[in-house]
Order: sequence, then structure tokens, then C-alpha cells
Amino acid sequence: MSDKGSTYLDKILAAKRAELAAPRATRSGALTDRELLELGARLPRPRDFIGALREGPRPGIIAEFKRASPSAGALREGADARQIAMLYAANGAACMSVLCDKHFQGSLDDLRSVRQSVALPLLAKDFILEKTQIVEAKRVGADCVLLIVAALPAPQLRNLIEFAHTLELQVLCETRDEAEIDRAMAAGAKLIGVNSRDLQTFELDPDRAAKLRKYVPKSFTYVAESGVRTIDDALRLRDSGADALLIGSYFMTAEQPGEALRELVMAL
Ligand SMILES: O=P(O)(O)OC[C@@H](O)[C@@H](O)c1c[nH]c2ccccc12
Repeated sequence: MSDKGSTYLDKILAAKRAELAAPRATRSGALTDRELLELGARLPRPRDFIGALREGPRPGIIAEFKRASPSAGALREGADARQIAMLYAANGAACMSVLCDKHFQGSLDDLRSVRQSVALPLLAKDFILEKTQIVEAKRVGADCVLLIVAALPAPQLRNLIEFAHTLELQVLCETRDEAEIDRAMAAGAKLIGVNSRDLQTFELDPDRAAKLRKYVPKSFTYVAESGVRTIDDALRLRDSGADALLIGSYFMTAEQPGEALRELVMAL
């Protein structure tokens, strides 16, 4: 835990708010809600992220590109997002997640370059607080955006989910307990993730995603996020009924990320 009682998540969100408050070079920075909607609606139609998870073998793998994390430090320093994306696409990923936040050494440019090299449905993994970020994610080629329940008051969560859905983007709504799952479902989420890593402390509770599975009805798509460190971990999550697994560090630290993915997919 960090000093003065503020958590990792608080710090990342404070940095994100400061970034959003600064004058922006991008076109969507100073637009009204209506203009944002019009701009976003003109962008190319996203791919079906949830469909890709549900149609293939279960659980579908969302393979993540992540160069570093605040808790682990460097995972694969200087890694090329396109190169990793092509390995993921060739070795059985259903979808891909791209870390776009600078605390993870990522950016929207990574997502843009991945979009240009693979056809996989893509998740923009970022700390989204406002609509401009959703439009920017769609602009660089996202098909799905992450919204973290712990970072958003209920009305804002509902509002952002609705906005994304209007732009035909899908939303992965990230939760960490039963109350947040209820909030996600009430806000209109269809794709619900449980993160086994606590974003406040970055501590891992490897059983969390399995334990919380029972609170999400089968009509939703359930993603177990984080903490897969072995093939056995993935098998355990599969057996708990997860529809999809979101896995980053395991692949990013593997000597051969493509081989590691293929081996895991074959074991499931
Ligand atoms: O590297 P892992 O333990 O496989 O975790 C991947 C993913 O779940 C994790 O990167 C993540 C889940 N939710 C987030 C929110 C923000 C940043 C990162 C994340």
C-alpha cells in the first residue's frame, strides 16, 4: 500500500483526472455530449467482442498486452504490441486486451497499431472516467471498453455504459465483490468481470473470480480477470464456470508468448 493512505487506484485515477483536465490535442477534447455522440457514431462499426468469447471453445481467452504494471514492474520491457498481437491471433486467443494507461507503459497508440495488424476483437484497457475517452478508444479501433465499478459513481457508470452501447461498443464492467456485481448488472452491463487482483492494494486473491461466479446469472458473460500463473489456475477457473479468462502477465513474461498461449488453450 502506498503512503498517506491513498491507494494505487486512487493515484492512477488522480493522474487520469489531471490528464483529462489538461488542454488536449485530440479532436474530441472540447465537444458537447451531442457532438461526441455524433463523432463516435461516424466511426467504423466495432467487432462483436462478446460473440467471439461465446462462440468459440469455453472459456475463451482474452490475451492481454501489458509491458509493465505498478505492482510487478517491467513484464516485457519495450515489447512491440503488433508483434505480440500477431502471436496471440495465431495461437488461439478469442480476443485481445491492450493496456492503454501510462502506469502500465501503454498508450492508445498501442491499440491503434494492434488494430492495424490483427482482426481479433480488442478491449481498450484503460481507466475511463468520461465519454471523450470512449470516443477516443473507438477511434483507435477498440471494440470493447473497460469500465471499473470501483472508479465510477452509479449514475456515471450507467451513463457511460449507455453511451458506449449507443456507439455499438461493448463494455467489460469490472467488479470485485457481490455488491459491485449488483451495481454492474443494474447499470446495464452484459459482460461482467471479476478481478482477482484488488486495484487498491494490487494484492491477489486467486479464488475470488471462482467464488463470485454464482452471483452472476448465465445470461451474462462472465470474465475471470487476473492471477492466472499456471495452467492449473486456468483449469480451476474453467471448472468454476467462467465464460472467459483475461490473462496478461503469464503470457507477457513467457519466453515464447505464442507457445504459452497455445499450450494453455490446448489444455482447456
Ligand atoms: O496480468 P494478469 O494477472 O493476468 O492480469 C490481467 C488483467 O486482468 C489485469 O491487467 C487487469 C485487470 N483489470 C485491470 C484494470 C486496470 C489495469 C489492469 C487490469
